[in-house]
Amino acid sequence: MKAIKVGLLGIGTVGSGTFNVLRRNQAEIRGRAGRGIEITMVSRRNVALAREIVGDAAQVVADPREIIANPEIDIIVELIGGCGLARELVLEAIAAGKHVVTANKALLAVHGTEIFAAAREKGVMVAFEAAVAGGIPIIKALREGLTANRIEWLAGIINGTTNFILSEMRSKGLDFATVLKEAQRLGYAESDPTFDIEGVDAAHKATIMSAIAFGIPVQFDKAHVEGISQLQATDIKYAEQLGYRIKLLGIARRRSDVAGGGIELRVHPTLIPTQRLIANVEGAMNAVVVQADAVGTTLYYGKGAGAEPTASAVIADLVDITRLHTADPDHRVPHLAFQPDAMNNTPILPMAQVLTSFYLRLRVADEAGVLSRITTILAEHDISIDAVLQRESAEGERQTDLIILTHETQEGRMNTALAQMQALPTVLAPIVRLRKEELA
Ligand SMILES: NC(=O)C1=CN([C@@H]2O[C@H](COP(=O)(O)OP(=O)(O)OC[C@H]3O[C@@H](n4cnc5c(N)ncnc54)[C@H](O)[C@@H]3O)[C@@H](O)[C@H]2O)C=CC1
Ligand SMILES: N[C@@H](CC=O)C(=O)O
Ligand code: NA
Repeated sequence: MKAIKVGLLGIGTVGSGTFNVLRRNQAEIRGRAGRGIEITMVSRRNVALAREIVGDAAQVVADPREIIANPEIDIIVELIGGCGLARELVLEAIAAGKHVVTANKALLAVHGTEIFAAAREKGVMVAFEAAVAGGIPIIKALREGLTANRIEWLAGIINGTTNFILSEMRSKGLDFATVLKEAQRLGYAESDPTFDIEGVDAAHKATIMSAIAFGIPVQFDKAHVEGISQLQATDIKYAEQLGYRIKLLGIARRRSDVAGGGIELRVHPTLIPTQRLIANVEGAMNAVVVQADAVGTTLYYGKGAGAEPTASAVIADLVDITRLHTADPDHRVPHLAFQPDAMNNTPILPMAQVLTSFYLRLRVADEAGVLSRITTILAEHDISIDAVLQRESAEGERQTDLIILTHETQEGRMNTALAQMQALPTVLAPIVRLRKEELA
């Protein structure tokens, strides 16, 4: 059978990885897909650079629309990134009746509803395994492997760049800027690395997973997004002393205790008990824990960024499409796991309604009665304390750090208590508040 023909829009880190792996493993891939998969056209603004990668194995063009317009091309792989041009090209490819593979989580988290609807209308597939946790087949797992389950929650280290930064800072004492440069050199970071550092990339991925896990539309605009730029080395150190490690987590959780139900969707630095497997995921590695009713807890671990790990996911999608493209569209796995008429509108909850436990660090005057005034405020708001660590002040020092771990409470309640604690004259600096999850 004739090889299926693929056009690559954008050939940078992931594009060149895809080209190389597809060529290196072509015999095995053909054996699995039932026919060859060939990248026959590639587009990059800098044509000479693209030609350096593909040689004369594929036609290189500057304009990606030339590829979409070519009737010979069966599948478009979008690896340009961003939400502007990429959205236009993906919609044009769909309109031209082509299947699409994309690694672009920003695009799907923001414009997924529009793109999936257009694809359904045209009867084409949009596959996006590479968009979440790179090479880890988490989309496959959530959409197919766990299809029997009611998923309760998932939590993941889903940004390689920030996990790399946190790991290198903790284990080697390197500074933030140096490690970020290295992450960029290794091809982990987004073209705008603030997306990584400020938690936006992780929120894109958490948004996509929440939609698949709970059958809700992608709603990036409702996600709570907090990154690691404000995280201080002092808190990483205190967390360690208390038996916790700080990771940037993407969390999506079903809540049945609120009227009508709700979904928590949030990304923030999180204290995790050091003994959890996920607390020990280091470097650019990603991991996602999924809690589901029938199977219990499952953990997915692997490389979440980089050329070939991400290429592995792109090519898996190409094989899926090659196997399925002649099937009746109704027999394909729905984009978001649920059939369109079985999706629901369970609301994403505001942060004030989120249930979590907290780590608080207060810079306080080292004098009698300070601790009791703080614990009284927490008690008045029904917030129970799990542990307290008071650093001994050095000789002559008149202030000290007070670290408090709380049990689970509503974030809104903690906000009120924090405002009262902050107003105490004995609290000398802005209180540091981090969230803590047991993940058990
Ligand atoms: N780098 C990684 O580890 C991962 C990246 N991704 C996603 O994959 C996508 C691609 O990422 P990278 O390969 O890292 O980016 P990159 O910046 O290395 O590659 C993008 C390529 O697109 C080309 N391009 C930009 N505008 C173009 C245009 N108008 N016409 C033709 N070519 C154009 C650029 O020249 C570049 O070669 C992004 O959506 C990213 O979020 C997803 C998972 C992992
Ligand atoms: N910038 C991303 C790349 C993969 O999605 C990351 O660091 O994880
Ligand atoms: Na993946």
